[in-house]
Amino acid sequence: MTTHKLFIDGEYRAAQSGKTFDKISPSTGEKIADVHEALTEDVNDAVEAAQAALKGPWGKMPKAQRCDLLMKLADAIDARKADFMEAEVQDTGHTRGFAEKVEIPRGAANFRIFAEMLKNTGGEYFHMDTPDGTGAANLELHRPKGVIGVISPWNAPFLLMTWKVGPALACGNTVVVKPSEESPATATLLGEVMNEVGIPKGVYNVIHGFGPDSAGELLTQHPGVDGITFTGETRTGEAIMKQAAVGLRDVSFELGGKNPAIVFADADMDKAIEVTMRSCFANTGQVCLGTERIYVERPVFDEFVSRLKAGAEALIQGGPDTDGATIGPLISAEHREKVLSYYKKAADLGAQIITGGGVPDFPEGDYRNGGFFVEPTIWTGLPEDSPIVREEIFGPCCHIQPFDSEDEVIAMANDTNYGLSATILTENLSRAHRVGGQMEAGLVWVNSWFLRDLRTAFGGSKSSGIGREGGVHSLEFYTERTNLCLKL
Ligand SMILES: NC(=O)c1ccc[n+]([C@@H]2O[C@H](COP(=O)([O-])OP(=O)(O)OC[C@H]3O[C@@H](n4cnc5c(N)ncnc54)[C@H](O)[C@@H]3O)[C@@H](O)[C@H]2O)c1
Ligand SMILES: O=C/C=C/C=C(\O)C(=O)O
Repeated sequence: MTTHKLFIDGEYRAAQSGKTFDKISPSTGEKIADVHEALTEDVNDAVEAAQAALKGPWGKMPKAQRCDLLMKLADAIDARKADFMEAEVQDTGHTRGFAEKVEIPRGAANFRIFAEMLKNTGGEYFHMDTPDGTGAANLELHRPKGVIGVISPWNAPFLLMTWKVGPALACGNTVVVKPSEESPATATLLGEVMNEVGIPKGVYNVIHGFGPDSAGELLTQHPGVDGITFTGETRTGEAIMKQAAVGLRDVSFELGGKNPAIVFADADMDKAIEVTMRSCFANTGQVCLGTERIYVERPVFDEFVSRLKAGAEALIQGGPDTDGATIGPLISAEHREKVLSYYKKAADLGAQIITGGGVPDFPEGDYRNGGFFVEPTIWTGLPEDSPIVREEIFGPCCHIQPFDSEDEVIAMANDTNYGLSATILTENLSRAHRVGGQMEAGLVWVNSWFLRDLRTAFGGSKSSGIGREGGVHSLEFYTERTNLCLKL
Protein backbone atom coordinates (compact mmCIF):
# COMPACT_ATOMS: atom_id res chain seq x y z
CA MET A 1 0.00 0.00 0.00
CA THR A 2 1.42 3.39 -1.01
CA THR A 3 1.94 6.02 1.69
CA HIS A 4 2.04 9.72 0.89
CA LYS A 5 3.96 11.57 3.60
CA LEU A 6 4.39 15.30 4.01
CA PHE A 7 7.39 16.93 2.31
CA ILE A 8 8.85 19.61 4.58
CA ASP A 9 12.29 21.25 4.53
CA GLY A 10 13.58 18.87 1.88
CA GLU A 11 12.51 15.61 3.54
CA TYR A 12 9.51 13.31 3.72
CA ARG A 13 7.93 13.22 7.16
CA ALA A 14 5.09 11.46 8.89
CA ALA A 15 2.42 13.84 10.11
CA GLN A 16 2.93 14.84 13.74
CA SER A 17 -0.85 14.62 13.98
CA GLY A 18 -0.46 10.86 13.62
CA LYS A 19 -3.57 11.04 11.44
CA THR A 20 -3.85 9.55 7.96
CA PHE A 21 -6.70 9.30 5.46
CA ASP A 22 -7.48 6.90 2.64
CA LYS A 23 -6.92 7.59 -1.04
CA ILE A 24 -9.49 5.64 -3.06
CA SER A 25 -9.01 4.70 -6.72
CA PRO A 26 -11.64 6.43 -8.92
CA SER A 27 -11.40 3.51 -11.38
CA THR A 28 -12.01 0.62 -8.97
CA GLY A 29 -13.31 2.14 -5.72
CA GLU A 30 -10.52 0.36 -3.83
CA LYS A 31 -8.10 1.97 -1.36
CA ILE A 32 -4.73 2.61 -3.01
CA ALA A 33 -2.87 4.75 -0.48
CA ASP A 34 -2.61 6.12 3.04
CA VAL A 35 -2.12 9.89 3.14
CA HIS A 36 -0.66 11.74 6.13
CA GLU A 37 -2.78 14.66 7.35
CA ALA A 38 -0.94 17.83 8.35
CA LEU A 39 -2.37 19.81 11.23
CA THR A 40 -1.10 22.80 13.19
CA GLU A 41 2.43 21.59 14.04
CA ASP A 42 3.18 20.41 10.52
CA VAL A 43 1.74 23.51 8.90
CA ASN A 44 3.90 25.62 11.21
CA ASP A 45 6.98 23.56 10.33
CA ALA A 46 6.30 23.90 6.61
CA VAL A 47 5.82 27.67 6.78
CA GLU A 48 8.93 28.07 8.95
CA ALA A 49 10.98 25.99 6.47
CA ALA A 50 9.74 28.19 3.64
CA GLN A 51 10.62 31.34 5.58
CA ALA A 52 14.10 30.01 6.34
CA ALA A 53 14.73 29.20 2.67
CA LEU A 54 13.59 32.68 1.72
CA LYS A 55 16.11 34.22 4.10
CA GLY A 56 18.74 31.63 3.20
CA PRO A 57 20.11 30.14 -0.04
CA TRP A 58 17.03 30.67 -2.18
CA GLY A 59 16.57 34.31 -1.26
CA LYS A 60 20.27 35.00 -1.80
CA MET A 61 20.50 33.13 -5.12
CA PRO A 62 21.04 35.32 -8.22
CA LYS A 63 17.95 35.38 -10.48
CA ALA A 64 19.74 33.80 -13.44
CA GLN A 65 20.92 30.88 -11.28
CA ARG A 66 17.40 30.44 -9.86
CA CYS A 67 15.91 30.36 -13.34
CA ASP A 68 18.55 27.89 -14.57
CA LEU A 69 17.67 25.58 -11.68
CA LEU A 70 13.99 25.73 -12.66
CA MET A 71 14.88 24.90 -16.26
CA LYS A 72 16.80 21.90 -14.89
CA LEU A 73 13.71 20.96 -12.87
CA ALA A 74 11.59 21.05 -16.03
CA ASP A 75 14.04 18.72 -17.75
CA ALA A 76 13.94 16.38 -14.72
CA ILE A 77 10.14 16.28 -14.89
CA ASP A 78 10.37 15.35 -18.56
CA ALA A 79 12.91 12.67 -17.70
CA ARG A 80 10.54 11.16 -15.10
CA LYS A 81 7.38 11.59 -17.20
CA ALA A 82 6.42 7.94 -16.80
CA ASP A 83 6.56 8.19 -12.99
CA PHE A 84 4.49 11.36 -12.93
CA MET A 85 2.00 9.85 -15.40
CA GLU A 86 1.55 6.72 -13.32
CA ALA A 87 1.10 8.73 -10.13
CA GLU A 88 -1.43 11.03 -11.79
CA VAL A 89 -3.57 8.41 -13.55
CA GLN A 90 -3.79 6.19 -10.45
CA ASP A 91 -4.89 9.16 -8.35
CA THR A 92 -7.40 10.53 -10.86
CA GLY A 93 -8.48 7.64 -13.09
CA HIS A 94 -7.49 9.75 -16.10
CA THR A 95 -6.89 8.02 -19.40
CA ARG A 96 -3.19 7.79 -20.13
CA GLY A 97 -3.60 9.93 -23.25
CA PHE A 98 -4.77 12.98 -21.25
CA ALA A 99 -1.94 12.62 -18.75
CA GLU A 100 0.67 11.96 -21.43
CA LYS A 101 -0.37 14.66 -23.89
CA VAL A 102 -1.61 17.38 -21.55
CA GLU A 103 -1.03 17.10 -17.85
CA ILE A 104 2.57 16.05 -17.38
CA PRO A 105 4.05 18.04 -20.30
CA ARG A 106 2.33 21.12 -18.89
CA GLY A 107 4.00 20.44 -15.54
CA ALA A 108 7.42 20.92 -17.16
CA ALA A 109 6.18 23.80 -19.33
CA ASN A 110 4.86 25.64 -16.29
CA PHE A 111 8.40 25.90 -14.92
CA ARG A 112 10.09 26.63 -18.27
CA ILE A 113 7.80 29.47 -19.31
CA PHE A 114 8.29 31.41 -16.09
CA ALA A 115 12.02 30.73 -15.78
CA GLU A 116 12.48 32.06 -19.34
CA MET A 117 10.12 34.97 -18.69
CA LEU A 118 11.85 36.09 -15.50
CA LYS A 119 15.26 35.97 -17.19
CA ASN A 120 14.04 38.31 -19.91
CA THR A 121 11.77 40.65 -18.02
CA GLY A 122 12.89 44.04 -16.80
CA GLY A 123 10.94 46.76 -15.09
CA GLU A 124 9.50 50.19 -15.86
CA TYR A 125 11.75 53.28 -16.10
CA PHE A 126 10.45 56.85 -16.13
CA HIS A 127 12.60 59.96 -16.32
CA MET A 128 10.88 62.91 -14.65
CA ASP A 129 11.66 66.61 -14.92
CA THR A 130 12.15 68.44 -11.63
CA PRO A 131 11.89 72.18 -10.81
CA ASP A 132 15.65 72.45 -10.35
CA GLY A 133 16.14 71.14 -13.84
CA THR A 134 18.32 68.14 -12.94
CA GLY A 135 15.49 65.60 -13.12
CA ALA A 136 14.94 62.23 -11.43
CA ALA A 137 14.98 58.58 -12.54
CA ASN A 138 12.15 56.27 -11.48
CA LEU A 139 13.07 52.57 -11.52
CA GLU A 140 10.55 49.77 -10.91
CA LEU A 141 12.09 47.05 -8.73
CA HIS A 142 10.53 43.58 -8.17
CA ARG A 143 11.05 41.48 -5.09
CA PRO A 144 9.42 38.20 -4.02
CA LYS A 145 6.12 38.45 -2.15
CA GLY A 146 7.42 35.88 0.34
CA VAL A 147 5.87 32.55 1.37
CA ILE A 148 3.05 31.56 -0.98
CA GLY A 149 0.32 29.14 0.07
CA VAL A 150 -0.71 27.09 -2.98
CA ILE A 151 -4.05 25.30 -2.72
CA SER A 152 -4.82 23.16 -5.74
CA PRO A 153 -7.71 21.00 -7.01
CA TRP A 154 -7.99 17.37 -8.13
CA ASN A 155 -9.17 17.71 -11.70
CA ALA A 156 -5.72 18.31 -13.24
CA PRO A 157 -3.57 18.02 -10.14
CA PHE A 158 -0.03 18.28 -11.53
CA LEU A 159 -0.87 20.83 -14.24
CA LEU A 160 -2.74 23.10 -11.88
CA MET A 161 -0.36 22.87 -8.95
CA THR A 162 2.71 23.60 -11.11
CA TRP A 163 0.81 26.42 -12.86
CA LYS A 164 1.12 28.18 -9.51
CA VAL A 165 4.42 26.83 -8.16
CA GLY A 166 6.24 27.70 -11.43
CA PRO A 167 5.73 31.48 -11.29
CA ALA A 168 5.96 31.56 -7.50
CA LEU A 169 9.47 30.04 -7.51
CA ALA A 170 10.60 31.91 -10.63
CA CYS A 171 9.78 35.17 -8.86
CA GLY A 172 11.93 34.09 -5.90
CA ASN A 173 9.18 33.07 -3.49
CA THR A 174 8.99 29.82 -1.53
CA VAL A 175 5.84 27.71 -1.36
CA VAL A 176 3.75 25.53 0.89
CA VAL A 177 1.50 23.41 -1.31
CA LYS A 178 -1.74 21.85 -0.12
CA PRO A 179 -2.87 19.55 -2.94
CA SER A 180 -6.40 18.21 -3.03
CA GLU A 181 -7.06 15.31 -0.68
CA GLU A 182 -8.19 13.44 -3.80
CA SER A 183 -4.84 13.78 -5.59
CA PRO A 184 -1.75 13.72 -3.35
CA ALA A 185 0.62 11.69 -5.50
CA THR A 186 2.25 14.01 -8.04
CA ALA A 187 2.80 16.88 -5.60
CA THR A 188 4.50 14.40 -3.26
CA LEU A 189 6.69 12.99 -6.04
CA LEU A 190 7.78 16.49 -7.11
CA GLY A 191 9.57 16.89 -3.77
CA GLU A 192 11.95 14.10 -4.69
CA VAL A 193 12.68 15.72 -8.05
CA MET A 194 13.24 19.11 -6.43
CA ASN A 195 15.94 17.49 -4.27
CA GLU A 196 17.43 15.71 -7.29
CA VAL A 197 18.03 18.96 -9.19
CA GLY A 198 19.31 20.84 -6.15
CA ILE A 199 16.44 23.18 -5.28
CA PRO A 200 17.36 24.20 -1.72
CA LYS A 201 15.40 22.60 1.09
CA GLY A 202 12.40 24.56 2.31
CA VAL A 203 11.71 26.15 -1.10
CA TYR A 204 9.00 23.59 -1.93
CA ASN A 205 6.93 22.06 0.86
CA VAL A 206 3.86 19.79 0.62
CA ILE A 207 1.25 19.38 3.35
CA HIS A 208 -1.63 16.99 2.81
CA GLY A 209 -5.07 17.25 4.29
CA PHE A 210 -8.52 18.65 3.77
CA GLY A 211 -9.90 22.15 3.66
CA PRO A 212 -11.99 23.15 6.68
CA ASP A 213 -10.47 22.33 10.10
CA SER A 214 -7.46 20.82 8.37
CA ALA A 215 -4.28 21.74 6.49
CA GLY A 216 -6.06 23.95 3.96
CA GLU A 217 -7.75 26.24 6.43
CA LEU A 218 -4.68 26.33 8.70
CA LEU A 219 -2.47 27.37 5.77
CA THR A 220 -4.78 30.21 4.70
CA GLN A 221 -4.85 31.58 8.23
CA HIS A 222 -1.13 31.26 8.98
CA PRO A 223 0.49 34.63 9.77
CA GLY A 224 3.72 33.52 8.08
CA VAL A 225 1.99 33.12 4.71
CA ASP A 226 2.20 36.22 2.50
CA GLY A 227 -0.20 35.24 -0.27
CA ILE A 228 -2.65 32.50 -1.22
CA THR A 229 -3.06 31.27 -4.76
CA PHE A 230 -6.07 28.99 -5.06
CA THR A 231 -7.77 26.99 -7.76
CA GLY A 232 -11.06 25.36 -6.97
CA GLU A 233 -14.76 25.87 -6.49
CA THR A 234 -16.22 29.34 -6.18
CA ARG A 235 -17.74 28.69 -2.77
CA THR A 236 -14.35 27.46 -1.53
CA GLY A 237 -12.82 30.69 -2.81
CA GLU A 238 -15.35 32.62 -0.76
CA ALA A 239 -14.38 30.61 2.35
CA ILE A 240 -10.66 31.13 1.73
CA MET A 241 -11.15 34.86 1.24
CA LYS A 242 -12.74 35.05 4.68
CA GLN A 243 -9.97 32.91 6.21
CA ALA A 244 -7.24 35.02 4.61
CA ALA A 245 -8.83 38.33 5.52
CA VAL A 246 -7.25 38.57 9.00
CA GLY A 247 -3.73 39.69 8.18
CA LEU A 248 -4.84 40.98 4.76
CA ARG A 249 -3.31 38.03 2.94
CA ASP A 250 -3.34 38.68 -0.81
CA VAL A 251 -5.26 36.16 -2.92
CA SER A 252 -5.26 34.99 -6.52
CA PHE A 253 -8.29 32.85 -7.42
CA GLU A 254 -9.11 30.61 -10.37
CA LEU A 255 -12.59 29.35 -9.70
CA GLY A 256 -15.56 27.66 -11.32
CA GLY A 257 -17.19 28.18 -14.69
CA LYS A 258 -20.34 27.45 -16.69
CA ASN A 259 -18.83 28.05 -20.08
CA PRO A 260 -20.88 28.45 -23.28
CA ALA A 261 -20.06 27.17 -26.74
CA ILE A 262 -21.79 28.95 -29.63
CA VAL A 263 -22.15 27.10 -32.95
CA PHE A 264 -23.22 29.30 -35.86
CA ALA A 265 -24.86 27.88 -38.96
CA ASP A 266 -21.78 28.84 -40.99
CA ALA A 267 -19.47 26.74 -38.78
CA ASP A 268 -17.41 23.90 -40.18
CA MET A 269 -19.54 21.14 -38.65
CA ASP A 270 -16.72 18.58 -38.45
CA LYS A 271 -14.66 21.12 -36.53
CA ALA A 272 -17.64 22.04 -34.32
CA ILE A 273 -18.18 18.42 -33.33
CA GLU A 274 -14.46 17.76 -32.77
CA VAL A 275 -14.09 20.86 -30.58
CA THR A 276 -17.23 20.32 -28.51
CA MET A 277 -16.60 16.60 -28.05
CA ARG A 278 -13.38 17.60 -26.29
CA SER A 279 -14.74 20.62 -24.46
CA CYS A 280 -17.70 18.63 -23.10
CA PHE A 281 -16.19 15.19 -22.42
CA ALA A 282 -12.40 15.54 -22.04
CA ASN A 283 -11.28 14.52 -18.54
CA THR A 284 -14.86 13.27 -18.01
CA GLY A 285 -16.08 16.87 -18.07
CA GLN A 286 -13.95 17.73 -15.03
CA VAL A 287 -12.36 20.77 -16.63
CA CYS A 288 -13.10 24.29 -15.39
CA LEU A 289 -12.73 25.57 -18.96
CA GLY A 290 -15.07 22.89 -20.29
CA THR A 291 -18.42 23.38 -22.00
CA GLU A 292 -21.69 22.59 -20.20
CA ARG A 293 -23.89 24.93 -22.29
CA ILE A 294 -24.04 24.74 -26.09
CA TYR A 295 -26.00 27.19 -28.25
CA VAL A 296 -26.60 26.11 -31.86
CA GLU A 297 -28.08 28.27 -34.61
CA ARG A 298 -31.45 26.72 -35.49
CA PRO A 299 -30.75 25.67 -39.13
CA VAL A 300 -28.02 23.25 -37.97
CA PHE A 301 -29.44 22.34 -34.55
CA ASP A 302 -30.76 18.87 -35.40
CA GLU A 303 -27.60 17.89 -37.30
CA PHE A 304 -25.37 19.09 -34.46
CA VAL A 305 -27.38 17.28 -31.75
CA SER A 306 -27.40 14.06 -33.74
CA ARG A 307 -23.64 14.14 -34.41
CA LEU A 308 -22.70 15.04 -30.83
CA LYS A 309 -24.93 12.19 -29.61
CA ALA A 310 -23.10 9.78 -31.88
CA GLY A 311 -19.75 11.04 -30.61
CA ALA A 312 -20.77 10.70 -26.96
CA GLU A 313 -22.09 7.18 -27.49
CA ALA A 314 -18.81 6.15 -29.14
CA LEU A 315 -16.75 6.99 -26.05
CA ILE A 316 -15.16 3.97 -24.36
CA GLN A 317 -15.45 3.89 -20.57
CA GLY A 318 -12.42 2.75 -18.61
CA GLY A 319 -9.63 3.56 -16.23
CA PRO A 320 -5.95 4.08 -17.10
CA ASP A 321 -5.37 0.32 -17.28
CA THR A 322 -8.04 -0.24 -19.94
CA ASP A 323 -6.40 0.08 -23.35
CA GLY A 324 -8.35 2.32 -25.66
CA ALA A 325 -10.43 3.95 -22.93
CA THR A 326 -11.49 7.42 -24.06
CA ILE A 327 -13.46 8.50 -20.98
CA GLY A 328 -12.57 7.74 -17.41
CA PRO A 329 -14.39 7.81 -14.07
CA LEU A 330 -15.24 10.84 -11.99
CA ILE A 331 -12.81 11.54 -9.15
CA SER A 332 -14.83 10.23 -6.22
CA ALA A 333 -18.08 8.63 -5.06
CA GLU A 334 -19.07 12.00 -3.60
CA HIS A 335 -18.52 13.81 -6.88
CA ARG A 336 -20.39 11.10 -8.76
CA GLU A 337 -23.34 11.54 -6.42
CA LYS A 338 -23.25 15.28 -7.16
CA VAL A 339 -23.23 14.73 -10.93
CA LEU A 340 -25.95 12.05 -10.73
CA SER A 341 -28.09 14.43 -8.64
CA TYR A 342 -28.03 16.83 -11.61
CA TYR A 343 -28.84 13.94 -13.99
CA LYS A 344 -31.91 13.23 -11.86
CA LYS A 345 -32.78 16.92 -11.58
CA ALA A 346 -32.69 17.30 -15.37
CA ALA A 347 -35.02 14.33 -15.80
CA ASP A 348 -37.37 15.63 -13.09
CA LEU A 349 -37.43 19.04 -14.82
CA GLY A 350 -38.55 17.38 -18.04
CA ALA A 351 -35.35 17.66 -20.07
CA GLN A 352 -35.20 15.78 -23.33
CA ILE A 353 -32.43 13.23 -22.68
CA ILE A 354 -30.64 12.85 -26.00
CA THR A 355 -28.20 10.32 -24.56
CA GLY A 356 -26.96 9.10 -21.17
CA GLY A 357 -28.49 10.25 -17.91
CA GLY A 358 -27.28 7.44 -15.68
CA VAL A 359 -24.43 5.04 -14.97
CA PRO A 360 -22.97 2.62 -17.52
CA ASP A 361 -24.04 -1.01 -17.35
CA PHE A 362 -20.84 -3.04 -17.03
CA PRO A 363 -20.77 -6.88 -17.00
CA GLU A 364 -20.89 -8.73 -13.67
CA GLY A 365 -17.42 -8.78 -12.05
CA ASP A 366 -16.09 -5.96 -14.23
CA TYR A 367 -13.69 -3.76 -12.16
CA ARG A 368 -15.49 -0.69 -13.43
CA ASN A 369 -18.56 -1.59 -11.35
CA GLY A 370 -16.55 -0.45 -8.31
CA GLY A 371 -15.39 2.76 -9.99
CA PHE A 372 -17.13 6.14 -10.25
CA PHE A 373 -18.26 6.01 -13.88
CA VAL A 374 -21.23 7.89 -15.32
CA GLU A 375 -22.70 8.06 -18.80
CA PRO A 376 -21.78 11.00 -21.02
CA THR A 377 -25.05 12.90 -21.18
CA ILE A 378 -26.71 15.41 -23.52
CA TRP A 379 -29.91 17.30 -22.78
CA THR A 380 -32.15 19.69 -24.70
CA GLY A 381 -35.43 21.41 -23.97
CA LEU A 382 -34.75 23.11 -20.63
CA PRO A 383 -35.24 26.85 -20.03
CA GLU A 384 -32.23 29.10 -19.56
CA ASP A 385 -33.08 29.67 -15.87
CA SER A 386 -32.90 25.95 -15.14
CA PRO A 387 -30.27 24.90 -12.56
CA ILE A 388 -28.90 22.54 -15.25
CA VAL A 389 -28.07 25.57 -17.40
CA ARG A 390 -26.93 27.86 -14.57
CA GLU A 391 -24.97 25.73 -12.10
CA GLU A 392 -21.54 24.16 -12.62
CA ILE A 393 -22.02 20.37 -12.70
CA PHE A 394 -18.39 19.45 -13.52
CA GLY A 395 -19.23 16.20 -15.27
CA PRO A 396 -19.49 14.77 -18.83
CA CYS A 397 -22.74 16.52 -19.69
CA CYS A 398 -24.09 19.46 -21.62
CA HIS A 399 -27.37 21.17 -22.48
CA ILE A 400 -27.96 22.26 -26.09
CA GLN A 401 -30.20 25.25 -26.85
CA PRO A 402 -31.17 26.56 -30.33
CA PHE A 403 -30.92 30.27 -31.15
CA ASP A 404 -31.98 32.51 -34.02
CA SER A 405 -29.91 35.70 -33.78
CA GLU A 406 -26.51 36.93 -32.66
CA ASP A 407 -28.01 39.34 -30.11
CA GLU A 408 -30.10 36.54 -28.62
CA VAL A 409 -27.18 34.15 -28.24
CA ILE A 410 -24.79 36.76 -26.87
CA ALA A 411 -27.37 37.62 -24.20
CA MET A 412 -27.87 33.95 -23.30
CA ALA A 413 -24.14 33.17 -23.25
CA ASN A 414 -23.44 36.10 -20.94
CA ASP A 415 -26.41 35.43 -18.67
CA THR A 416 -24.33 33.59 -16.03
CA ASN A 417 -22.71 34.32 -12.68
CA TYR A 418 -19.47 32.98 -14.09
CA GLY A 419 -17.02 34.52 -16.54
CA LEU A 420 -14.27 32.03 -17.27
CA SER A 421 -14.25 30.90 -20.92
CA ALA A 422 -16.33 30.69 -24.09
CA THR A 423 -15.98 28.84 -27.40
CA ILE A 424 -17.24 30.14 -30.74
CA LEU A 425 -17.60 28.06 -33.92
CA THR A 426 -17.94 30.11 -37.09
CA GLU A 427 -16.10 30.49 -40.38
CA ASN A 428 -16.92 34.21 -40.47
CA LEU A 429 -13.93 36.15 -39.14
CA SER A 430 -15.85 39.38 -38.58
CA ARG A 431 -18.49 37.51 -36.61
CA ALA A 432 -15.82 35.74 -34.56
CA HIS A 433 -14.26 39.09 -33.66
CA ARG A 434 -17.62 40.80 -33.06
CA VAL A 435 -19.14 38.06 -30.90
CA GLY A 436 -15.89 37.07 -29.18
CA GLY A 437 -15.33 40.64 -28.09
CA GLN A 438 -18.75 40.69 -26.38
CA MET A 439 -18.20 37.54 -24.32
CA GLU A 440 -17.96 38.31 -20.58
CA ALA A 441 -15.18 35.74 -20.12
CA GLY A 442 -11.46 35.62 -19.44
CA LEU A 443 -10.71 33.37 -22.40
CA VAL A 444 -12.53 33.01 -25.72
CA TRP A 445 -11.55 30.31 -28.20
CA VAL A 446 -12.64 30.54 -31.86
CA ASN A 447 -12.76 27.21 -33.74
CA SER A 448 -10.58 25.65 -31.06
CA TRP A 449 -10.54 24.75 -27.37
CA PHE A 450 -7.90 24.54 -24.64
CA LEU A 451 -5.18 26.05 -26.83
CA ARG A 452 -3.08 27.62 -24.11
CA ASP A 453 -0.39 30.23 -24.72
CA LEU A 454 1.15 30.49 -21.25
CA ARG A 455 2.29 34.06 -21.93
CA THR A 456 -1.29 35.31 -21.99
CA ALA A 457 -3.36 36.54 -19.07
CA PHE A 458 -5.36 33.59 -17.70
CA GLY A 459 -8.30 33.78 -15.32
CA GLY A 460 -11.94 34.63 -14.98
CA SER A 461 -14.26 37.40 -13.86
CA LYS A 462 -17.41 37.45 -11.73
CA SER A 463 -17.68 34.12 -9.81
CA SER A 464 -14.85 32.61 -11.87
CA GLY A 465 -11.98 34.24 -10.11
CA ILE A 466 -9.88 37.16 -8.93
CA GLY A 467 -6.82 38.27 -10.85
CA ARG A 468 -4.96 36.95 -13.86
CA GLU A 469 -1.92 34.70 -14.01
CA GLY A 470 0.24 33.84 -17.00
CA GLY A 471 3.34 35.38 -18.56
CA VAL A 472 4.25 38.78 -17.15
CA HIS A 473 0.77 39.02 -15.58
CA SER A 474 1.95 36.61 -12.87
CA LEU A 475 4.39 39.25 -11.66
CA GLU A 476 1.37 41.16 -10.36
CA PHE A 477 0.66 38.56 -7.71
CA TYR A 478 4.00 36.85 -7.13
CA THR A 479 6.12 39.96 -6.63
CA GLU A 480 6.03 43.15 -4.60
CA ARG A 481 7.09 46.27 -6.53
CA THR A 482 9.17 49.19 -5.34
CA ASN A 483 9.45 52.48 -7.21
CA LEU A 484 12.99 53.70 -6.62
CA CYS A 485 13.16 57.44 -7.37
CA LEU A 486 16.73 58.64 -7.85
CA LYS A 487 17.27 62.45 -7.78
CA LEU A 488 19.79 63.16 -10.53
N1 LIG B 1 -10.50 28.48 -12.94
C1 LIG B 1 -9.64 27.48 -13.06
O1 LIG B 1 -8.55 27.61 -13.67
C2 LIG B 1 -9.98 26.15 -12.45
C3 LIG B 1 -9.15 25.08 -12.76
C4 LIG B 1 -9.47 23.82 -12.22
C5 LIG B 1 -10.56 23.64 -11.39
N2 LIG B 1 -11.35 24.71 -11.10
C6 LIG B 1 -12.52 24.53 -10.26
O2 LIG B 1 -12.20 23.65 -9.16
C7 LIG B 1 -13.36 22.87 -8.80
C8 LIG B 1 -13.02 21.41 -8.75
O3 LIG B 1 -11.91 21.22 -7.87
P1 LIG B 1 -12.14 20.81 -6.33
O4 LIG B 1 -13.38 20.03 -6.18
O5 LIG B 1 -10.86 20.25 -5.82
O6 LIG B 1 -12.37 22.23 -5.65
P2 LIG B 1 -12.54 22.47 -4.09
O7 LIG B 1 -12.83 23.89 -3.98
O8 LIG B 1 -13.46 21.49 -3.48
O9 LIG B 1 -11.07 22.15 -3.47
C9 LIG B 1 -9.94 22.74 -4.01
C10 LIG B 1 -8.86 22.73 -2.95
O10 LIG B 1 -9.25 23.58 -1.89
C11 LIG B 1 -9.11 22.93 -0.64
N3 LIG B 1 -10.09 23.51 0.28
C12 LIG B 1 -11.41 23.23 0.35
N4 LIG B 1 -11.99 24.01 1.30
C13 LIG B 1 -11.00 24.80 1.83
C14 LIG B 1 -10.94 25.80 2.86
N5 LIG B 1 -12.03 26.18 3.54
N6 LIG B 1 -9.74 26.38 3.13
C15 LIG B 1 -8.63 26.02 2.45
N7 LIG B 1 -8.61 25.06 1.47
C16 LIG B 1 -9.79 24.48 1.18
C17 LIG B 1 -9.33 21.46 -0.97
O11 LIG B 1 -8.78 20.62 0.01
C18 LIG B 1 -8.59 21.37 -2.31
O12 LIG B 1 -7.20 21.23 -2.09
C19 LIG B 1 -14.39 23.16 -9.89
O13 LIG B 1 -15.32 24.11 -9.42
C20 LIG B 1 -13.59 23.79 -11.03
O14 LIG B 1 -14.34 24.67 -11.83
C21 LIG B 1 -11.08 25.97 -11.63
O1 LIG C 1 -9.85 22.52 -15.21
C1 LIG C 1 -9.34 23.59 -15.52
C2 LIG C 1 -8.11 23.70 -16.23
C3 LIG C 1 -7.41 24.85 -16.14
C4 LIG C 1 -6.26 25.00 -16.91
C5 LIG C 1 -5.33 25.93 -16.59
O2 LIG C 1 -5.36 26.60 -15.45
C6 LIG C 1 -4.25 26.20 -17.52
O3 LIG C 1 -4.31 25.70 -18.67
O4 LIG C 1 -3.31 26.90 -17.11
